Amino acid sequence: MQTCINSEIGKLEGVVIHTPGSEVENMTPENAERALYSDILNLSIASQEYAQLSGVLKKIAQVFEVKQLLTEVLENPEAKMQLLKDICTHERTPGMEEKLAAKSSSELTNLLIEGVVLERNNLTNYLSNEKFLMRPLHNLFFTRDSAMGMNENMLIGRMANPVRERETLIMEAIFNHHPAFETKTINPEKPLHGIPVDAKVTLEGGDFQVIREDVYVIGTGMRTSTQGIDAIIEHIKDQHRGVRHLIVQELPSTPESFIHLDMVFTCLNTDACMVYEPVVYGLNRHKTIYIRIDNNKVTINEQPNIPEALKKLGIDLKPITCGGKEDLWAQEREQWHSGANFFAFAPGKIIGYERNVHTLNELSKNGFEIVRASDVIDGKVNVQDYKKCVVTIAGSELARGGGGARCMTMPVRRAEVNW
Ligand SMILES: NC(=[NH2+])NCCC[C@H](N)C(=O)O
Repeated sequence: MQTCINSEIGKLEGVVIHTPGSEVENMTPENAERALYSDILNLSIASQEYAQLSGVLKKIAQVFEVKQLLTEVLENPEAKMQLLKDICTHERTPGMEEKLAAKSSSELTNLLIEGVVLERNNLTNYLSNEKFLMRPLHNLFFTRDSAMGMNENMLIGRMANPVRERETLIMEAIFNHHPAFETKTINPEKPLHGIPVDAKVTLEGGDFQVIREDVYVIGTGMRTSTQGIDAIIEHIKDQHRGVRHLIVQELPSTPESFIHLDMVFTCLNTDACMVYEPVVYGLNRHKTIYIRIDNNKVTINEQPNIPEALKKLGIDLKPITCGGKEDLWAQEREQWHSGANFFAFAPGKIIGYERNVHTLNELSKNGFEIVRASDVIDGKVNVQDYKKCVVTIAGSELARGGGGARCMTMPVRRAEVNW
């Protein structure tokens, strides 16, 4: 499959997901925060909820599981050794390379995802408070963040937190070596034309949206640094593809539910977007910046907000309010549980949490029919029969991990949109 992402809403053709496993339970309340969760999770409930998301996706597109992709990549001895070398260098676990190399592909996949337990074989390790030598990838099921489709390339993330670093190395190995994908990876961590990369470069997929082939909206804050966006500008200049537009939104650093742009702004249709109003329109709103890249020429100015900036580029999106218009508390409560985090699988067809009832009500007022995931999976309803719909999934446990439907999906191919 040639990867191709030229919008946030084009009909979904291919998507990469990860069904959560024991790695989501391998934490205690004390270290949940370090794992970037707002609470500890119960795997059996999270799995039932997740099955609703993956069940719906399997009805509509080709679904790739990270675990299977990685196991298959590890069958390639060169790719395996390179990946182990990269991981052990990044995680400073010399000596592990040989030990891990001796494992079978499927055993190794499990260790890389679920973690390698620290052996109590010397005094330091015996006295250590750590359970793991190589930590589990608690956040791997948020496949959105570690790599992102940018037109026909895959842009590799550069995570703000070391607990998520291994995810990007795995994604890079998959997109470079797995025969299922035809693509070119762009890694902002690697020097472009020999120019050393700023150590402050961070970039996560939750902050990155391709709105139209030539228009990107990017959040900057706790997860994506301005240096990360500057690195994207350099790569765009390098591609010499005519005029490209970037709209950058500064995000508040607290609470943690504002970590990514997609927690406050997502696209729903050719004429609608979901917004968490206090951040996108609020009075003490952070800055919205427009950057025009015309081959080598970069011009920058300030804009009132994302929808206004998009309008000037011919993309007119009506904002629909997360949590409904009336009650600020409902907005806050629903935003916290990923109420603005919708995943569009076609123009006007989206997936989100059923718990956020005020948000669903607002969508319904705007013509979106509410459809239950279980009915889609059982074949009682067909999403093709709707012009606009929101497919709802359960999300009591999943939301505690800190994300919603958009965070849990990494689209790799979408059909073009008829704007
Ligand atoms: N695209 C997103 N909003 N992803 C949410 C990721 C949540 C995850 N616990 C983290 O903090 O990294």
